[in-house]
Amino acid sequence: MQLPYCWARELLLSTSYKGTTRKLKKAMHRKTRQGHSLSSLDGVAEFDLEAPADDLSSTALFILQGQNVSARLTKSALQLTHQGSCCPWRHEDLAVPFSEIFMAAKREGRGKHKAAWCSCSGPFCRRTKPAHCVIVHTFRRDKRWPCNWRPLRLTLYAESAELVSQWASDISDAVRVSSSRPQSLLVFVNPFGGTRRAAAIWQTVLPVFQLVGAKCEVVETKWAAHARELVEKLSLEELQRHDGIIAVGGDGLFQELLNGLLAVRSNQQDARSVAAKRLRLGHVPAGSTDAVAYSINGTRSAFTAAAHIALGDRMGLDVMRVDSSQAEPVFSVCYAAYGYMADLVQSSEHLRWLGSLRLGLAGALNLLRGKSYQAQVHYLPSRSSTGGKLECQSSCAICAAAVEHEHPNLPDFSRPSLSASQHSHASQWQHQNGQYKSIMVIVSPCRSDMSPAGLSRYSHLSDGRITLVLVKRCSVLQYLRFMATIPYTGVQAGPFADLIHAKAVEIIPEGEESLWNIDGELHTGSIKAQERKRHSTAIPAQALLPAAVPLAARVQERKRRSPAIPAQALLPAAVPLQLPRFQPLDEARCNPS
Ligand SMILES: Nc1ncnc2c1ncn2[C@@H]1O[C@H](COP(=O)(O)OP(=O)(O)OP(=O)(O)O)[C@@H](O)[C@H]1O
Repeated sequence: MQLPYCWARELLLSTSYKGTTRKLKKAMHRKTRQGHSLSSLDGVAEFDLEAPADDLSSTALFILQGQNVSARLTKSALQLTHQGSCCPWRHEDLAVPFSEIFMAAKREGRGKHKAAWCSCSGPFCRRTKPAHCVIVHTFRRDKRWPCNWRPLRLTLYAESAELVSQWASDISDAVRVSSSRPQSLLVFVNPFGGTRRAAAIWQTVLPVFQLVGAKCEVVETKWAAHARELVEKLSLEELQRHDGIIAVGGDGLFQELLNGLLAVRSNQQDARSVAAKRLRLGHVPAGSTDAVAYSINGTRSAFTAAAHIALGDRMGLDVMRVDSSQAEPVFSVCYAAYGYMADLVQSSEHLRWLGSLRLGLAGALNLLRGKSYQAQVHYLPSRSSTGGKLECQSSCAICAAAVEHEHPNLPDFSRPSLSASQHSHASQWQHQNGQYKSIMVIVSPCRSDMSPAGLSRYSHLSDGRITLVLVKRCSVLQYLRFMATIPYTGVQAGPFADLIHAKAVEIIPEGEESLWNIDGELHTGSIKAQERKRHSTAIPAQALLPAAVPLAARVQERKRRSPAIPAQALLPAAVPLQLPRFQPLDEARCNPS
């Protein structure tokens, strides 16, 4: 039976640490076939051994935080088990999956200097710190909020330099084999997003990418829409060279990158469209709301987002295409809102001098105005009944099932959304006409600090459905109650609020019109939106538009399954996305020392 070379190495290392190297070497020689022998402690690449298949790992003893631990490499994780301790309390054993390790490196001590070391804070409990160690860079999950990750460095001390060197190498090999990680990233930093800390935030997460050996090309945006322009102008060679594009900023920057990339992808005549399909998108939050990163990662932590990207996590996001008669199509992953939510943003622009108070004041003024708008609403209901009251979480079964049932005949993003009368399923469209205080077309949960449960609590990142929220004309008090519950429960159906799962929507304003607020940006015009499932990693999209003229909203949503770079994240597309395949990292990158 042929076994991975690490089996033999581990066995040898383990025994060498325990001082029985010679005996074990003899045993190993007996077990190797004729003509094969162990050349050195760290040299042999392959053995044919007669050993049981489940006996793939062996152990070595290290000192971790002053405590003896037995380390063991299994097929998928580094297991650390505490041995006898002088401490009255028990230390927790650890199993660190290889997919969660950024890098393992050795650090060899020089000379005979060994620092004294107090192992458990007791006055009489002191031991000498060994000179050599293996440093394992990984992360730990917050106990109260497991979505939130924090960097963790495990330092495993040992007396033997050979042991340390071998374990660093074995862990690095296992990490390299167990996951595919981005090697080259194009990073856009918006220095004006949020509290203008994007550049500083990027510096704090840069070490994460350095640990996994990803090369980062960083561009600071100079003006609004700069990022989109640059993405649209990327050459074929640049698109092929990078594995993903990262937004370090807010939702606006992410949406710019999404729209730029989809513009390239949707141009089938352009040779670059194929190269653009393999690119993934990621979002490191550094804006005011960061709903994209929050919805994908469950937290606004920049480290968590960067770690997801660096570790090669991937997920699919729905993208909505919004077409209007007066503007270019807009792709969005969050929401499009008409009526109250757009009026609020519009009137708050005049109150910018009030700072963060402006939204609250503008919201109150618009509430008291109590305006509602006449509109025709057409929608194609989603036939999928999955979901119910299940929130989208990691390894979401709803999203996984939706990806499996992908419909191949749905339109892609390269074609404009169809109106209700032109649609191939025209007979299935439903129609409503009335006075609406607010209309929202929501693609993803849209979680944020203001609404941790999500604007649409039971929307999913990748289920291929749009949630249409129709809030009919109601009293100020009723609307206030509706709005007040959103931070805790998200939008909820009620006597004057309908929640409809749809695949395509068309909204045509009549009479006096409001604007459309698409992902925080105001638009005017008519919109139509359609949904399309795709198989790729997560990238959501949405679109919308404002009005002033009859509005017809058309949202085209697609699911794709693409690798999560981002941690989030990634990217959407106008056509089926293909998963990018990352090459294994160079050994030199894993072992910079
Ligand atoms: N150098 C720049 N100067 C001015 N505006 C810029 C610059 N770079 C980008 N922008 C624009 O700033 C807008 C807002 O940026 P961003 O979304 O990053 O932050 P935010 O609006 O504070 O966060 P959020 O969208 O999460 O609320 C973007 O739409 C982008 O077009």
